[in-house]
Amino acid sequence: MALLSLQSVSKSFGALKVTDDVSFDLQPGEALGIIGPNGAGKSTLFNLITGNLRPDSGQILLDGRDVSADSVMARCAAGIGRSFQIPQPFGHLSVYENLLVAARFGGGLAAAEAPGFCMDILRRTGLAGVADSPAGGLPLLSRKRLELARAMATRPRVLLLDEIAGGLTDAECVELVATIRAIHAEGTAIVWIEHVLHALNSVVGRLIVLNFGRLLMVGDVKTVMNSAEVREIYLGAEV
Ligand SMILES: Nc1ncnc2c1ncn2[C@@H]1O[C@H](COP(=O)(O)OP(=O)(O)OP(=O)(O)O)[C@@H](O)[C@H]1O
Repeated sequence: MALLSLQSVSKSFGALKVTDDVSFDLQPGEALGIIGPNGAGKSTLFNLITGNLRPDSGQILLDGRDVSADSVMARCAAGIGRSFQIPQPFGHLSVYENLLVAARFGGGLAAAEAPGFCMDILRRTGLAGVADSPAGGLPLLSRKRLELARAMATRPRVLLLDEIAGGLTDAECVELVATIRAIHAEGTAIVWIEHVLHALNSVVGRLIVLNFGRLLMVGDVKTVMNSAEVREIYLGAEV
């Protein structure tokens, strides 16, 4: 059975159909990439999966159970974790405190377990050195790492990453990819929206292409990247 399944999901904002009859399955432990031009509806798809938005029609299943009407909290508790394209930490709390909030309220960890669990995530995401720093003052790489760490602290089985590599230098990107690969290697399923294709394609096995809210293509990375239609619509002729 698929871990996550979208079945004919649609969403409009007024007259604008942003998600148009989208269906796909994510298998347990799979890493799936989502690409598409700006405004194609990628982040909206994440908001529909997490419950920040409700679909106008269609179903979202987790472990075969329809979660379309469940709250954000309930879906998080059921195993859907996400990072935001624009980092959204509690700026006045420390990095460590941000993780504690995620672990206690998102991950459901008991007060006695949460500190050790969060310390481990701080180490794994390279944030141990800034654990006591206010999250609001972090530089970009650390903010990206914190987005990832906060999502990890909710103990997801499906980790949704929204443009986590955007704006990083090549060296920073390599570090972040190594962390994401390690998370995936431990069995966490990943759906990753990303414009930095070399980073994305070094982790995922399959790609989904969205265009004007519609699912244009699904396939293995090589097939999608070699598709003339995808190159024309999204990548540009010379890529
Ligand atoms: N809450 C909203 N109300 C009205 N329109 C919205 C809302 N959220 C998104 N949109 C519009 O829906 C379309 C898709 O937005 P979305 O953020 O999902 O695209 P995206 O593929 O993630 O883009 P990008 O790659 O630039 O992040 C855009 O035209 C956007 O302006």
